[in-house]
Amino acid sequence: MDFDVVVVGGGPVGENVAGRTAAGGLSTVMIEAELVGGECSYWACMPSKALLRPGHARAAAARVPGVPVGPLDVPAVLARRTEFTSNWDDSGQVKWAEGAGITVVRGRGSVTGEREVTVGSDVYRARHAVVMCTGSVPKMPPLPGLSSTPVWTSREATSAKAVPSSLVVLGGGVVGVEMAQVWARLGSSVTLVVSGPRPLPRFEEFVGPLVCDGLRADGVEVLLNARAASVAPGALTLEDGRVVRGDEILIATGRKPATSSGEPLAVDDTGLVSGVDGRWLYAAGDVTGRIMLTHQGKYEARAVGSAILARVAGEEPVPWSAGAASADHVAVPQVVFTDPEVAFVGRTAEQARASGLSVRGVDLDIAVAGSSLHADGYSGRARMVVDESRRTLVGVTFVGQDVAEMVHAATVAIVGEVTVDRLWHAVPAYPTISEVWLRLLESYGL
Ligand SMILES: Cc1cc2nc3c(=O)[nH]c(=O)nc-3n(C[C@H](O)[C@H](O)[C@H](O)COP(=O)(O)OP(=O)(O)OC[C@H]3O[C@@H](n4cnc5c(N)ncnc54)[C@H](O)[C@@H]3O)c2cc1C
Ligand SMILES: NC(=O)c1ccc[n+]([C@@H]2O[C@H](COP(=O)([O-])OP(=O)(O)OC[C@H]3O[C@@H](n4cnc5c(N)ncnc54)[C@H](O)[C@@H]3O)[C@@H](O)[C@H]2O)c1
Repeated sequence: MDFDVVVVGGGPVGENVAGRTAAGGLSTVMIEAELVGGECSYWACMPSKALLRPGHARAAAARVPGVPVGPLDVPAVLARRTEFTSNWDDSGQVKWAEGAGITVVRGRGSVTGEREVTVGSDVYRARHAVVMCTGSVPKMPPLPGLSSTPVWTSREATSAKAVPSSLVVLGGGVVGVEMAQVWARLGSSVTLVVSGPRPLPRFEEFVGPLVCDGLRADGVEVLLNARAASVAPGALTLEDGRVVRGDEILIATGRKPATSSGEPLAVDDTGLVSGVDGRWLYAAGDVTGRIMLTHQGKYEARAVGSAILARVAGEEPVPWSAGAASADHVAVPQVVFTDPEVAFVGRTAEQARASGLSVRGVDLDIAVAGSSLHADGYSGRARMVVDESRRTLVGVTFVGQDVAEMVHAATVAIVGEVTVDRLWHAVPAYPTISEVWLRLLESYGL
């Protein structure tokens, strides 16, 4: 069967590539091995955030006097999560894809030749492009006992139908901290095992300790500098001999690209896979190993779709055009949906210095009228990282209750290369938490 474009993997990234090429008039087939909508819709972003939100709403209510607060209704919380996954049924997304003019094929696709993908005994040939959007899978550590121990991965942690009475979480990354808080707030006795001195090591150094405080306030036992030595059913043994017990053990030690080797498909900013002649093989999203986030993968998908359409029309995408994912290098936002939330975009002060920039970081507690009205005893922290030679922002971090929505202003400032002198004229509404922007600029010297 011949199509203009063959997309392998129907997660959020594959859907966005296919949507864009189909909308541009190219016949497009999307091949999906499991559920159209991918990890994000059924076992990652959507169920995890649905599980976190009720606990955050309850905690927010408890921080303002006069609002009656009761315990979480666990069956209702789990039911709302299940609703957000459409009970792990993808018919709604298939309907969307078909309505968008995409041909949906179920099965596992493999590239079997130039411009050729095989699914079972069917062969799909692409006139213009094959786009790999196969996502990622959990990266399991080389832990003695793991192959014979039934453990949770993020799939079980986001789809569980009951609260385990105790849970051990191995790994202090984003999955680890979010899932530790979910299950602790739903009543599980949770131990988070972090190999380093703080969780979330890729963020500014003050982020991990603040999230740790939030988890401990929810009763999570956080073990730092704790290295796992082996695992057995219900027990994780640490290198120092301590044994951490739990009804379930969640392994949250990262993800690797879903390729046969586990290695990423290296791409340029238009999504072309490096080292393949003929400019027909593209990739986007988690499988590229660039940035494992849905929004950035979808941005790469829009770039790939646009690049394919441009090349069909005989044009070559340039940086910062619709056909190039240029922001991947400088302005990737991420929110960790714990309480306190972490909202970050760009580069940390350390990353900026390592990339050769002369930067100054401005740090502040989030203590403005808006934050004090938002919650009694509001506590939060902000850092703005300024490129001293250009007087533009290169990174911003907020930690605190309900800071997630503040990150987009920072993203706009970084992508727009707005100088701090001009940013001074972006006046935050009173009394909002955004007033911390004014205080950051004042502390910088304006
Ligand atoms: C617990 C958890 C929470 C997360 N929360 C967030 C969040 O809040 N925000 C955020 O931005 N990111 C979050 N992420 C990351 C996010 O889920 C991924 O970045 C995103 O799903 C990547 O999209 P993708 O389309 O590249 O891959 P996937 O969503 O993994 O989709 C890939 C699809 O390809 C299919 N596939 C694989 N191989 C083949 C093949 N050979 N043939 C056919 N089909 C194939 C798979 O079945 C799958 O449906 C979270 C991740 C986890 C694990
Ligand atoms: N809110 C969000 O944006 C969100 C939420 C969840 C996941 N995600 C994304 O999904 C991807 C996967 O998340 P993740 O948390 O699994 O990966 P991660 O890479 O963010 O974190 C994994 C952590 O496990 C640690 N680790 C590795 N091996 C270990 C071992 N043997 N023992 C103990 N610790 C070990 C690492 O040091 C790291 O801190 C990430 O790219 C993440 O950004 C995003």
